[in-house]
Amino acid sequence: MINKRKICVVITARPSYSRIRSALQAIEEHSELELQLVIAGSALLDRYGNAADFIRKDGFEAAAKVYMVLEGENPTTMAKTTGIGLMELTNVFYNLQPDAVITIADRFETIATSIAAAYQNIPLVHIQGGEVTGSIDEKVRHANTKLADIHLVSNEEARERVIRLGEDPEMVINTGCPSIDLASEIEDEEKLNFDPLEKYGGVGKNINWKDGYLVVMQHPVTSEYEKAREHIMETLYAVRDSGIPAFWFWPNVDAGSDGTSNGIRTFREQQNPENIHFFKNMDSLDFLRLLRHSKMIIGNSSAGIRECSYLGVPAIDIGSRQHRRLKAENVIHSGYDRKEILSKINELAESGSFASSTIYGKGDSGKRIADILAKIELRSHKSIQY
Ligand SMILES: CC(=O)N[C@H]1[C@@H](OP(=O)(O)OP(=O)(O)OC[C@H]2O[C@@H](n3ccc(=O)[nH]c3=O)[C@H](O)[C@@H]2O)O[C@H](CO)[C@@H](O)[C@@H]1O
Repeated sequence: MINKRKICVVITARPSYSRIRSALQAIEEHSELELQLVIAGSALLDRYGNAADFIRKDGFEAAAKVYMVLEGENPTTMAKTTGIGLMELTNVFYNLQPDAVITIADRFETIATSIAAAYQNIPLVHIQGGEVTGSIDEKVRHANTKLADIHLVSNEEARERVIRLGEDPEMVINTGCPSIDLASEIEDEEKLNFDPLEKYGGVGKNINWKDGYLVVMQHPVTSEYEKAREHIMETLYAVRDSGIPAFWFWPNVDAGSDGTSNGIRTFREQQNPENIHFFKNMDSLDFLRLLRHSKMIIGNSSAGIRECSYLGVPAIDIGSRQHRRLKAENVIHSGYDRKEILSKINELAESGSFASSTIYGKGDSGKRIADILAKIELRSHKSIQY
């Protein structure tokens, strides 16, 4: 009997699940690997769409769950949440004794996973390092890189940047982003095969989406969090004034999220917009299906830049959150001002879809990640090197 490598994957939020889902599948199916799944942070909370439910429905079982989100949605509670995560995840890793831990991308709390693994000399694998953006995610991403031993990045530019940060080139591999695997699964579907209103409920008017619709997802920017309410109001007015039916998604748990949610709720109650319907969360494949058949995505979600580049869906990227991220030609930028956003919506509404780009992967990342995890030398390299 072979000794399977125990790979512990920590999922702390909804977007991290869609960015690793195909790799989880491949790890589970791999004869030399054993998956230890840890679900933590906002992924366990109903207010943020309870990603844990979708994870369970997909057939993955959690080896541990960690409640760690402190109420407040401000910079202080982000730091404290990370602290709680560090205490808890340290114990989880101590008890599970994994051969390697995977930390995903850059959300603020992912640094807890990295510290808990690195201090205990457990080899740390970082997915999606080397990219550049705005928000606190930018700092956390590079800090995760420096704590990690193996870097599975999602594009060439990122691979070169991680090497420039001083990492061992042999341990930096461009696998592409697993979220593109999901996009490639649904790219050939000719029309939306579910009714979003029937399947997911949500709140707001019953919009007539069948002749074309927008998707909106705008998160607060942690470095501008006091302006979150003001920013979201501008987008709300622009989308309403466009008159195009829109599906609007709730923001994430970052500092400023209270302001964003408050803005959305106030606008909904006072303006009762005819053309907007609001959702908390969808299964990751359904979300991509919705994007694939939309006129465009608006906001600052990285989905506009990653999955939509592959799907060729036009994207209006608002503000500084995705600043400097590698982009394909489907993305145009806009400031926060409602008039500018509205004019960009009108411009893109006429553009139709773009050619598919593979800058973030070709749809085979999950399997490649599992194969690498089964073969690569696992040791806490840095502790040996220095
Ligand atoms: C500044 C920035 O970009 N920060 C990070 C943040 O992205 P970011 O905060 O932009 O991610 P979002 O919360 O917008 O979520 C995007 C992801 O969630 C999925 N989705 C969305 C709505 C839904 O109902 N169901 C669903 O599955 C999408 O397919 C997509 O893959 O977290 C990601 C995952 O750790 C990282 O890759 C990004 O680098």
